[in-house]
Amino acid sequence: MLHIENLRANVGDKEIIKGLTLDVPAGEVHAIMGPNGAGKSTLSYVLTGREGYEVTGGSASLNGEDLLALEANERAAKGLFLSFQYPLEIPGVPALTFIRAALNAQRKARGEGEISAPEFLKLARAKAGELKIDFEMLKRPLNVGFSGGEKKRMEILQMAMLSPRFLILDETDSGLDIDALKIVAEGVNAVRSPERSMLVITHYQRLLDYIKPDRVHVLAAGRIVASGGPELALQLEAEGYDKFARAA
Ligand SMILES: Nc1ncnc2c1ncn2[C@@H]1O[C@H](COP(=O)(O)OP(=O)(O)OP(=O)(O)O)[C@@H](O)[C@H]1O
Repeated sequence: MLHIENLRANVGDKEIIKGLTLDVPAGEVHAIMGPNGAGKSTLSYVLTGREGYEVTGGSASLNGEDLLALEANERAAKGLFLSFQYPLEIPGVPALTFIRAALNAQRKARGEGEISAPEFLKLARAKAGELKIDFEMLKRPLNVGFSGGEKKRMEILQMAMLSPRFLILDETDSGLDIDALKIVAEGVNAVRSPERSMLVITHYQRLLDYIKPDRVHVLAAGRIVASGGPELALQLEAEGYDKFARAA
């Protein structure tokens, strides 16, 4: 599904991704762990096409299609979704309006018709209920005045509504209390399927107790320096990144 080969990318003049290779087959959940500043968020921005992130070498494809040749909105329409580490506030735009616009833009790009208002509201109510989000909150401007945990839950609501094929969760667990963590993990697990893959960026093994990964990778100094099964996350928790950072 996702194939990244020897990827290199700069932010400004600084090279942050330094020859990164990673494969995430269809249906699998891979976790990425690594020290602060290693390039984890940068990787997610490069894959999703954020402005200011310049690819200088290598390749990245989703289902055989060159991701790097597409605009950010085209990548989203192909089913790529990023749950932000720091969700943006959008004053003046109610969350419901934002999600409906995003959903319709994706449907249009795929040649599908717009979702009707009643159908959209029914879907939004159902998904908000599953994620224990008060429906009234969706009438407020997106993320404005939301608590850290509410913002993260709102990201997962958007994910559930957009039904992407490849999900990147960038530290979705940060800021969540233990109950919210379980609810969010259930929301993520509910969309696991053989056709859908995920990259879960996290600092904490605890999240991986709830969202069980098929593989765990260590990203240090812009490259994947170690890969293993879920036991690697336990080892990192016990030993830290020193060994891996030195190897990088
Ligand atoms: N706009 C920018 N200008 C300059 N440097 C940047 C910019 N964005 C990111 N960086 C640098 O790139 C490096 C990688 O940052 P990134 O956010 O990808 O790390 P991370 O692995 O996600 O870290 P964390 O675990 O702390 O979230 C850092 O040294 C950071 O300061």
